[in-house]
Amino acid sequence: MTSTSRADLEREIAMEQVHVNRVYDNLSTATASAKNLAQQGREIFVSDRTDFLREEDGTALFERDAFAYQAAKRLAILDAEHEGLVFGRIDLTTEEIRYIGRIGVRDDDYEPLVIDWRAPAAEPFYRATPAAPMGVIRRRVLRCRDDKVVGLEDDLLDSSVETDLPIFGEGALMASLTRARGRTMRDIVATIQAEQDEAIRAPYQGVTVIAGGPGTGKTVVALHRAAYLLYTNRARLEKGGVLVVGPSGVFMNYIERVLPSLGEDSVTLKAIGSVASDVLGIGTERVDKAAAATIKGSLAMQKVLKNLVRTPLPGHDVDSVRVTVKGEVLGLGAKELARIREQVLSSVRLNRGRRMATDLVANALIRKFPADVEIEQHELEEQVREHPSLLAFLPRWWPSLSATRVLARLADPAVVDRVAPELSAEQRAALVSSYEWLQGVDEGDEIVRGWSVADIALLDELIHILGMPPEEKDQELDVFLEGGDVAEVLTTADLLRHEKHTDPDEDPHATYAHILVDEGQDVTPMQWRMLRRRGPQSSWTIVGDPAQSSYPNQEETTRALNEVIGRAPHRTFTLSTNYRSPSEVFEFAAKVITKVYPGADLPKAVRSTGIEPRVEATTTDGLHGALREHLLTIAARVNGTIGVIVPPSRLRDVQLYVFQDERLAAFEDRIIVVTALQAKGLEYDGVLVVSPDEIIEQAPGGVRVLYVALTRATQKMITLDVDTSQWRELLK
Ligand SMILES: Nc1ncnc2c1ncn2[C@@H]1O[C@H](COP(=O)(O)OP(=O)(O)OP(=O)(O)O)[C@@H](O)[C@H]1O
Repeated sequence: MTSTSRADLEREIAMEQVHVNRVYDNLSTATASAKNLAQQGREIFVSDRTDFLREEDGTALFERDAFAYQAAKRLAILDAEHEGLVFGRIDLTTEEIRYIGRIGVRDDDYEPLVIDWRAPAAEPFYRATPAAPMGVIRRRVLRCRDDKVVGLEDDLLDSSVETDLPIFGEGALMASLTRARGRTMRDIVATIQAEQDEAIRAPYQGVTVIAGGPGTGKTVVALHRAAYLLYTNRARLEKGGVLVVGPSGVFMNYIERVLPSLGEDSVTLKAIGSVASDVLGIGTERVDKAAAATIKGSLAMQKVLKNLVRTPLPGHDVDSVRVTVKGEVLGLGAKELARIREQVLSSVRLNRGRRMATDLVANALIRKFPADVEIEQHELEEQVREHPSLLAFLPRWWPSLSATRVLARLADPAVVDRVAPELSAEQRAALVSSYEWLQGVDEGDEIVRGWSVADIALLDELIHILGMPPEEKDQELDVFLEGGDVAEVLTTADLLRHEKHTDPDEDPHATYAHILVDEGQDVTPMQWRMLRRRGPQSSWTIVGDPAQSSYPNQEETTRALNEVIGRAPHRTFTLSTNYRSPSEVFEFAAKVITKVYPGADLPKAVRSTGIEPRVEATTTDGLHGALREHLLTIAARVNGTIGVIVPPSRLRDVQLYVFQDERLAAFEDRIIVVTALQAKGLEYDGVLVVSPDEIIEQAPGGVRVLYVALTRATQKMITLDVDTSQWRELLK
């Protein structure tokens, strides 16, 4: 029976409060006694094994309380702002009642008071539908603030069963979707939908791809999947580690509360520009201009970097060595040295090759000693190997190289012409100009600042090509020989020293048991190679929507991704409902994308507001006035956040204006000014998209990136042309 009476609802809430109180009471007693008993349990095993308590009793006690202790520990990290420990209840045809919560809690008799949402017994809460009720009559979502029940929403799932269970509310999903958004993403644990639940609970092994259009919950589902995997594979994943990678620092801040709100804090979150901080010690957010970003992301860079490593540094391009033993001059020329270099590099990495190169050069010189001049073999060897000319030659000819010093050479057009003959002249020019900032940087200094996000994958590739630095001993030799000028010699070593290695020839990167990549459509082929080094044995969750890609060469990206997937079992889930944007906003955006990408996944919007997006125009001169007018309009209509999405070239100007305008000051803390690339994965209640034409022109993904901007609004959107309106052709 559907009930609307306020008094009935209050009564029902009070009844649920009784159960919620019981859960919290139980948990606090369990926490105290668990800590206590867990400690005692340990003492029994350590100090008093022959005591009256039999060992198996001790084990049982210890395990039980370790469980309670774990639960309490995880509860302690639950975010107090979040919506309570208990959030759901199902009433089954068997008259069983199950409460569902962020973690499981049991009473003194070990009976469950709340079931962890990830446990199999909680599945019907998410999967049951009126068509397939799975034995559930009524699903109830409890809305709590801390430990207080403040509301509830019911769904009747099986109307064929005679029941007097009351039904309240209009459904939890709609209630949750129409609430204003804050600055960070919330968990959806109370309202996960059936198709999302399937992706969350997919098996651990291999590769799980979560696809679907904008706003279908791919990100939030993937994060719940991470929490689910930690629950079902805790031992393996806590030891091996879980890495979550997203497009930017802003995005990582946006999602960072979701896992702790689910009771998980053992996951490493990294923006793609910081993935290689384990070996480089640096991370960055700076993005290159479109042309340079495209080249730097491409697999063509693999060859460019290999060539770069093989091309001697200026000052190190010595092409002969000469030693004198017993008056005989022994020498090697450019050709012989080049042959030795190739031989060494075909079997070891450059930074590990000095010893082998030394042996080969010494042996080649020894072979040159005339057979008819008498000398003891060991004396000849010693004289050659320890000859000051050879000792001075070696570090010059075979210096240890740091990745950053090697990459910095791409600022020189002559070097780029030499190492990248396969790129077009325009591509080479774009590459060189992206390193203009290196002019004026002191050659001897380690270059830590200034790199772009795309450079990070190149630096990581270089560390892979160059290998581990030589042993400490070799370096001391270098110091001695080079008169103490060791900045270059020590840099790679410095960067790598923090890492724990067992085998010096292995890659030094940190590795993880599971890697979750969000906005996977933007990961360039070179970045996939960087990620794969962090998970040679890992399982993967890859989230993405090709229609929103900012990397233009889809075919190459697919190839690189297939290398990650390899022969591992893989499964794809395509989510089909847009929970973010009202249908009016999404249909507008869909028109634009289908013109250039007819294959785009177009989800169905779950709600409509009746408010159509507005299409406005201004000129550069009138921009400030227009910004004020439209932002005031949006602020008057929506309660939550307001995103101003701009082309990169206008970012600073718009930021400065918006935060200085007196009339906008009242809304300052609700307004966020970002580029379309920075807006990836984020959402705002109201959105003002500034200069769509320039957004298309300045982003590597063109219209796809404009599509990202047009799909961020949860309520209201205005587009604002500046000077030109060509993109409107796409709306026809
Ligand atoms: N089952 C759900 N219950 C409540 N809210 C949901 C649900 N599923 C998704 N949402 C909400 O919909 C919005 C969009 O989700 P999310 O950002 O994960 O989508 P996405 O598919 O990653 O989008 P994009 O491709 O644009 O980055 C978020 O506010 C999310 O909380």
